[in-house]
Amino acid sequence: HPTSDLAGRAQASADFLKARITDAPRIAMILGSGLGAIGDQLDDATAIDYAEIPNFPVSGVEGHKGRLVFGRLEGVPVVVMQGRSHFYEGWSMQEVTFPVRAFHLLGIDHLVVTNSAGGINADYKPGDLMIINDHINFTGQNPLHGPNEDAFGPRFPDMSDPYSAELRQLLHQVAHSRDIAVKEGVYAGVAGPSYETPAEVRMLRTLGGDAVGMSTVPEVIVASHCGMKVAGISCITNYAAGLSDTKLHHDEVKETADRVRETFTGLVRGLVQAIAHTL
Ligand SMILES: Nc1nc2ncn(CCNC(CO)CO)c2c(=O)[nH]1
Repeated sequence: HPTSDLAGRAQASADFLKARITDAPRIAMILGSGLGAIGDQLDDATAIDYAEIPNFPVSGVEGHKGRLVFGRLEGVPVVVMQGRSHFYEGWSMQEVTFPVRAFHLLGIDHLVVTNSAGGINADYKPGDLMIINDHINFTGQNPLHGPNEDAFGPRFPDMSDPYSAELRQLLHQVAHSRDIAVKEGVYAGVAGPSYETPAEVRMLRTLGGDAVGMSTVPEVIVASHCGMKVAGISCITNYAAGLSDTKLHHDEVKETADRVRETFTGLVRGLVQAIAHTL
């Protein structure tokens, strides 16, 4: 049974949610800026604002709704986070990743993380979808900092396959069957909220980054810690600094996410169906 304060708070959130749902999902999805539409497409949906859930942080970023939606996607029970809190808003890494802990205590063992990201790889263009095969934690932080939460995982968790090779293969199969062009690459996570400078983009590219964003890394570290299988998809919403002569603006992020919403939704729907066949 959870012993630490964090584990106790996560248990309180999970108990609150268990009392509100019937179909306990095994798949959770975190939807990034402008990508939350799937949460409005669930059947038999139960929506719960983050503000109602004990201990849940509430995002204040445009393009993020701030609610959990339980329901069925392609007939599969899922829970969708419409909006996420971000480190750059001032939340601690422990607060940003708190929902993942609560999901673990709900019995969720598959996590689909999506985000909007800047393209670093010169072959990428706005509108591309990138299957994440690894990440670089350039936030300077670690959500597992501090005493280990033994109820969730080991002190020194393995990170050799943080974006499940099995789920990546499923994603490629789904993309192929639905004729969706996808890239596969490394997501570089930065702290934000300022976008990167051209020099930082060149550094991240030299380090092997293909896309850059201000989320995902913390959630995936915590998901790996508690043994979840993770799939990550980045929607490339703009060129990173220095790769085009336009200045970066959050409006462009949301506009591009809107433009690819249908394709993105099709990929995620197919992935959920494919995961369900493995359960
Ligand atoms: N160059 C660049 N392009 C991007 N497009 C989306 N994001 C992810 C960050 N999204 C923020 C602000 O748009 C909102 O969470 C980024 C980023 O971090 N860098």
